Amino acid sequence: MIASDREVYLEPVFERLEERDILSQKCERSLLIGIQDEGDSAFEAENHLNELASLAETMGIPPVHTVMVKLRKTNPRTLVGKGKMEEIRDLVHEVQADLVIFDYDLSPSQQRNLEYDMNITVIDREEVILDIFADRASTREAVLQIALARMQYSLPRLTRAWTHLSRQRGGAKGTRGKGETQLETDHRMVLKKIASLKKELAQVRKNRETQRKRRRSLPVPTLSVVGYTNAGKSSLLNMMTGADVLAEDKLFATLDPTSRRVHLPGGRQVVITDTVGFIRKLPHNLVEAFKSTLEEAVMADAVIHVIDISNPEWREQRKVTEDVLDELGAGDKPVLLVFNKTDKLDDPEELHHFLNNEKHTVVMLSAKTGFGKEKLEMGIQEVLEAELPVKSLLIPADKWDIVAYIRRNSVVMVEEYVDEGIRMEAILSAKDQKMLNEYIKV
Ligand SMILES: Nc1nc2c(ncn2[C@@H]2O[C@H](COP(=O)(O)OP(=O)(O)OP(=O)(O)O)[C@@H](O)[C@H]2O)c(=O)[nH]1
Ligand SMILES: [Mg+2]
Repeated sequence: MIASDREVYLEPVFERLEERDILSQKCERSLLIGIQDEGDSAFEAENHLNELASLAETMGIPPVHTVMVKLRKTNPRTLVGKGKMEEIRDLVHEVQADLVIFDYDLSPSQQRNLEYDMNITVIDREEVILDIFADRASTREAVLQIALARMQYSLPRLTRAWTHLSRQRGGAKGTRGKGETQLETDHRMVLKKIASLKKELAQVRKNRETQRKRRRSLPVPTLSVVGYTNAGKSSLLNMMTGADVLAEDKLFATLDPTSRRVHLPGGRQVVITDTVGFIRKLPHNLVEAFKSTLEEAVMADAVIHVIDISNPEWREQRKVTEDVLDELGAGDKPVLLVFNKTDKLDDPEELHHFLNNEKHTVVMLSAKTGFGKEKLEMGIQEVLEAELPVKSLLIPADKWDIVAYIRRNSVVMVEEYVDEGIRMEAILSAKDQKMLNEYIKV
């Protein structure tokens, strides 16, 4: 089913826009162009370039060389100045690169001009991320979402594919007419596909919504694990459950939310959902596309925000995550902050002085070694306790309907017969707390 979904939804894009499918071009050696914008420090620019290198690795086209360009003035035609462009062109030959990747959102015409001037395929960060997502999508919804994002990305770039083609076929002149009609046909085809993908997505989402409602009706608190890509979200879930969620030193290892039931030592049960990682400047098309997947994070009772504290950019990464959560309307959920990968720090003690100003509960963790696991479980209890407290109820013996209602709609921790009736300890939703107020003892 999945394999055929991939064929149906992703392959046609590749087939028609063969030139745009980097993976099928069998590129093997990328040359990375870092861009230091006016506002960026050299340190930041360097870290961003490192991130692009991880993205290129993840895509399977490792960098053979990197160049940092200080951008004082953008050249509208090719982004970088002519001299710089020529320098890069020479470098391509020198290091025998077969792909150039810019750490910048290139406009379709800049991309086209750069390719033309340097005679090599040029892509930008957004296309790298789209390719990684396309390669990893496994559920029908993810496949559809990415197909849609790719189509939207490709639409203004169709000309590029065909200029390319005509050049390969021995110059633009002879094939121009053909290219143009083909371009129009393609344009129409892509627009039609976009419309039909949107329709199918709406249907898939409706089904998922129904499933989620069913899940929501289970009276178990839910938490979602969010954070920057590669922070260790899946590792955290694996550590807590012994489950086998794919955790890899690759970006966007997880694309589809996976939920697991977890038993906490205090007797509580929770459902924890692993989600897709965030990244700075996540392509807008993809944010849109993944909104519904990310809504898992919004629907949860609380959020576990995992931060890779060993990454020099962790503060920026944390902010990116918080901003996306805000955008999704989940900014005011109760949060448990997890500072992960503490095993990679020389001196974990030095972190403690940050914690004083922290408004959220913070847990130090190493999902790798298991350090901090108990603290994490306690932290989850604490957050839930504040959000969904265990209430003690006393129900008169003749109110069986109330007892039955509580059993059905909440997690019952204790149920015992006492002289006055039935004593229960249960986790109640805010609505039920109000409704059952007269029976609540504490
Ligand atoms: N040293 C160390 N490595 C860790 C720790 N937690 C996770 N990792 C490694 O970091 C990498 C990423 O871990 P994942 O759990 O896949 O990260 P993720 O946040 O789920 O990433 P995406 O799904 O790609 O967004 C893997 O290579 C893990 O083995 C940790 O506490 N210490
Ligand atoms: Mg993951």
